[in-house]
Amino acid sequence: MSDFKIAPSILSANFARLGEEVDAVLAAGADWVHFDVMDNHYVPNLTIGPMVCQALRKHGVEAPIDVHLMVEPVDDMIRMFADAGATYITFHPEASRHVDRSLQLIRSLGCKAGLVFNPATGLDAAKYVMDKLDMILLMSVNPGFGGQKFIPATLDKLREARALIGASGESIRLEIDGGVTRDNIAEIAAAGADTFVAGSAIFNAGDYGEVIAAMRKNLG
Ligand SMILES: O=C(CO)[C@H](O)[C@H](O)COP(=O)(O)O
Repeated sequence: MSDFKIAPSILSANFARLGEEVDAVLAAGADWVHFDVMDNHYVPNLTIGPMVCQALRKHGVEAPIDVHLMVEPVDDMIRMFADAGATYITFHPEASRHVDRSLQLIRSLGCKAGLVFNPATGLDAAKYVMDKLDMILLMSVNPGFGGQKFIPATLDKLREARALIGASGESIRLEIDGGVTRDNIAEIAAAGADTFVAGSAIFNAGDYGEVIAAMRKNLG
């Protein structure tokens, strides 16, 4: 049985009303909150940090918070986000000098660990740490901005990642991030994804519930 998760990226939310936006999207049927952390160093944009994650927890958000670190280096941010209430913490392998150690750090702090792969980056860094992964996140756009178009070559990469997960025997979620819409979500799921980040497709719509319901319907 499929266990699909929809994780709206708050990068596209109205930051002036972030607590209300997160409440609204969860009430509209979202499963997780996807939290994009950008440092203007690893990526050419600057967003939000652990204080905002902690503020969402204090606001009463109980849903999983899926923290995607687009920062370099990663270990200090891992500690801060674990303290701030993150559920998943994912990072890009090229942003950590010791990937295995950073993954262990995440789990030792009680969070679930994941690696993120940019569109042009191969999956090699995952191969020998499959037992330390709870999630593999494939970027289907170049990281840094919302509202970009899905890169079609990611479909083959999803199939490759799904085969890698299957061969490992581990229970690892396969998440996709970038350009996900109600129109392409079924094709993305057919290629192997089970967790879907969508920012602009949800937050730019007037009715969050209608978009999320359409995504679920198209997932079948
Ligand atoms: O990580 C990201 C960008 O680095 C965003 O999560 C992603 O691009 C989602 O936005 P959209 O659904 O609008 O493409």
